[in-house]
Amino acid sequence: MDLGKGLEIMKKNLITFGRAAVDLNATEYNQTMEETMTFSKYVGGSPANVAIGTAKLGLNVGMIAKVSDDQHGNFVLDYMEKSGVDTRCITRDTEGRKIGLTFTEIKSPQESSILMYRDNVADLYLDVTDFDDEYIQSAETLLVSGTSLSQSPSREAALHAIETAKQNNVEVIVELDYRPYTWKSDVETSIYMTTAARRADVVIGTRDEFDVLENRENQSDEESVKNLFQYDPKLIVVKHGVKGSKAFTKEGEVIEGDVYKTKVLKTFGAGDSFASGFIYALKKNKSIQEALKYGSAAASIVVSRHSSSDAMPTVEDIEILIQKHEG
Ligand SMILES: Nc1ncnc2c1ncn2[C@@H]1O[C@H](COP(=O)(O)OP(=O)(O)O)[C@@H](O)[C@H]1O
Ligand SMILES: O=C(O)C[C@@H](O)[C@H](O)C(=O)COP(=O)(O)O
Repeated sequence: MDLGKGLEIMKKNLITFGRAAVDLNATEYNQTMEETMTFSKYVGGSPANVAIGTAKLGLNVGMIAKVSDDQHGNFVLDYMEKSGVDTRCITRDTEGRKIGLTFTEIKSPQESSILMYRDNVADLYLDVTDFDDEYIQSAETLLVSGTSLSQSPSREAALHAIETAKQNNVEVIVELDYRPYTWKSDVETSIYMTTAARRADVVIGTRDEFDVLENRENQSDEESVKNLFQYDPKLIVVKHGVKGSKAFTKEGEVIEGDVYKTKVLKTFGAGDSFASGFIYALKKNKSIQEALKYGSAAASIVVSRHSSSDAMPTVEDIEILIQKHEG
């Protein structure tokens, strides 16, 4: 990709890599998808949500993605630009492929689910030629979403982005972000998730996602991290939903993250907001314990609101919540 002569590449705190898409969130609660007639539109896609979340917290953020060349692509680009995300490496699909759509149903505060429409989506056609290695070299941290590994050519582009980052001392975060749609088999998923996670400096995922990575059920956190710590990761975060989270360091530290209870509207969006708060705090040189608090507070705020992107909190929102609990 030609970034343009004379176009200054600013140092980014974070570049996220993967899908930018559209969420259609039910505006009728305690109903099934079949019964739901109205939805609100938001930008979605886990790495897009993290880009928006961290930009809202004040980090200098860019994204590498591919969107449809239509009104939905315009909507996503426009919203991300307004959120302060650098979109110069978000390209348009020239073959008429569409953006991913995620419909969500909100059945109860404990039970929400998502229904993804992702056949032949533009984001999985992100290609190595769509971005410049220099863009990655200019960042402190690259966050790659596991879903971008699910199909070629996005798979090769993601692996190339990781290797480019590694060769240039750019920190790599792999967010496992497992979405069964588009993966063909458990073995395939495990192979590519493992390949990426072994090269990462930081791995973030839910307990279930680590089981998917290992293609084994009922692994303990300790077993999962022991396997990955034989490779590049220095920090691994295992998320346990309402039970909180655990961070493990290569040196053997285990730090537990609590949950800030709230009036939950829906459960999705927790992971992306958690990642945003956690990454922001690490970038501000806070301790891992503090970073878990920032992640947890951000997630608590987002699960009490309607979207996963527009609902992302400010630093002030997060710090007020933490202080309220500590006070
Ligand atoms: N119902 C909830 N109330 C408050 N915080 C929550 C809730 N669910 C999750 N969280 C916070 O968000 C983090 C990530 O949530 P989790 O559900 O594990 O991730 P994901 O959304 O990726 O599946 C948890 O570790 C916790 O701190
Ligand atoms: O990632 C997607 O494509 C869908 C998201 O935008 C959606 O809001 C969601 O599922 C959030 O995921 P979570 O933060 O892992 O709960």
